[in-house]
Amino acid sequence: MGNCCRLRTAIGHAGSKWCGYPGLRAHNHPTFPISQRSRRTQVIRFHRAKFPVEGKETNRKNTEPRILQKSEEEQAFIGNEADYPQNPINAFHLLYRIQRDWPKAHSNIKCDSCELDHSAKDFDLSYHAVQKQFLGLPSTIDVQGAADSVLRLWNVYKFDLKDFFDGIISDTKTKPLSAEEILYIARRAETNDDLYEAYHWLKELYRRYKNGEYSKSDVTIGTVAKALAGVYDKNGMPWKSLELLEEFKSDPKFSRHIDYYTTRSETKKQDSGNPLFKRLIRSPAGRKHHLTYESLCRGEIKVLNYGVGGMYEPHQDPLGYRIWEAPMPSDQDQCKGSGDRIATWMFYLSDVKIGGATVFPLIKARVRAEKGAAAFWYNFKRNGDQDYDTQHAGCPVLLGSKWVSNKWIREEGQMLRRRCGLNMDDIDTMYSNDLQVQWLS
Ligand SMILES: O=C(O)CCC(=O)C(=O)O
Ligand SMILES: [Fe+2]
Repeated sequence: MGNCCRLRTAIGHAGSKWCGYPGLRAHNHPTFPISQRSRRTQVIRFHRAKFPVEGKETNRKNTEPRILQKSEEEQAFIGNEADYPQNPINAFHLLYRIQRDWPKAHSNIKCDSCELDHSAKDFDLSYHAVQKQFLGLPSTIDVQGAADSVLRLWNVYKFDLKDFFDGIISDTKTKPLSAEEILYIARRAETNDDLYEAYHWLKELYRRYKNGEYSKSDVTIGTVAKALAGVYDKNGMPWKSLELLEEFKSDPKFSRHIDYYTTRSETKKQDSGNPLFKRLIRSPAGRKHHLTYESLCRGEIKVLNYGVGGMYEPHQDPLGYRIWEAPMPSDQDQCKGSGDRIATWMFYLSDVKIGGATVFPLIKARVRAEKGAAAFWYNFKRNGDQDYDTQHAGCPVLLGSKWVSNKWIREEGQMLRRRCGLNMDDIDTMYSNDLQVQWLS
């Protein structure tokens, strides 16, 4: 590592003062900002090997347009090849793209029965040359190294973050960082416990999303909001995390999926004398209150369709991994690390002629499947233990078709919303619309 990087480690944020920006230009920087192994790869003309964008249709029939498009865009910024990877943003683009997209593009052009056209051959040759000369393509470690370097440079030289995102360093301009790349780098900062950096990067990224930028990105605003909220939490600012969540949630663009829930009409309570009523009540009021319970993790929503005979065996919704445990590979990507399913929303999207109710055998209750209705319950007691009484099942559909949607609310970010109870076994009521609950004796 060059002097600046050592300085930064030793003196933290004062690094910019010692190394001096903008006097020191990016292309004069004494350190090539990626790991040794990747540094060697810069001499190979990775960036020149075009993906096969022209030629016989058969050669690229499976090639993802997104990959091709990226490559073409990038060509426009390459300019002088030798200088290209000396810009830290380019070095990052290059490694990120090669490590993630090349293997995918390569497997796409390979097809036993088809002939490779000129550009496909060029790409194939480069691919093999790189593999041979450097014993494989750059690895994730290289991409992480490039991300760390970008962060380090940004931190030491205090570039304007907006410019940096736009590919501007001093008086050089290159291809802007994509939302996906920014998120990757910010997450890297978080992993390295550089929460200051992670916070600034995510905050600016989120601001841009709200301005309508990156609308074509594969990364959703929800993913960015969640990442930012996570960093607030880690920085000891859970209230900021909740504030962000509120703001995000109140925007109608992002809460579409719960809209249909409010269409159901309300009727007055019945059966309040029933002791089991304490456990599962028909309360439209519950709706409003618990909608505010939306999780930071917006990914885990599921839609199910049951045909005749379709059913769901008795089960508990929790997955068995808690917020303090390492994420499980089986967890869905967007919700990874968000903890267990603290609560469940069940939305009924269709009427079922006969059958298809959701039953709760341990509390002896049944919720009828009726379009526009919903049920809500907590899967954990207030003391944090699983509430096994929430066991439930989807009855077989006898006549008709049943559509339901589940929205599971995860543990993350709920600490101020669901507090401990005063008694060891405190539980919460379950809610459903008035008409649908039936009591079983
Ligand atoms: O379809 C139902 O009624 C129950 C579905 C369910 O419990 C689930 O998807 O977890
Ligand atoms: Fe379930």
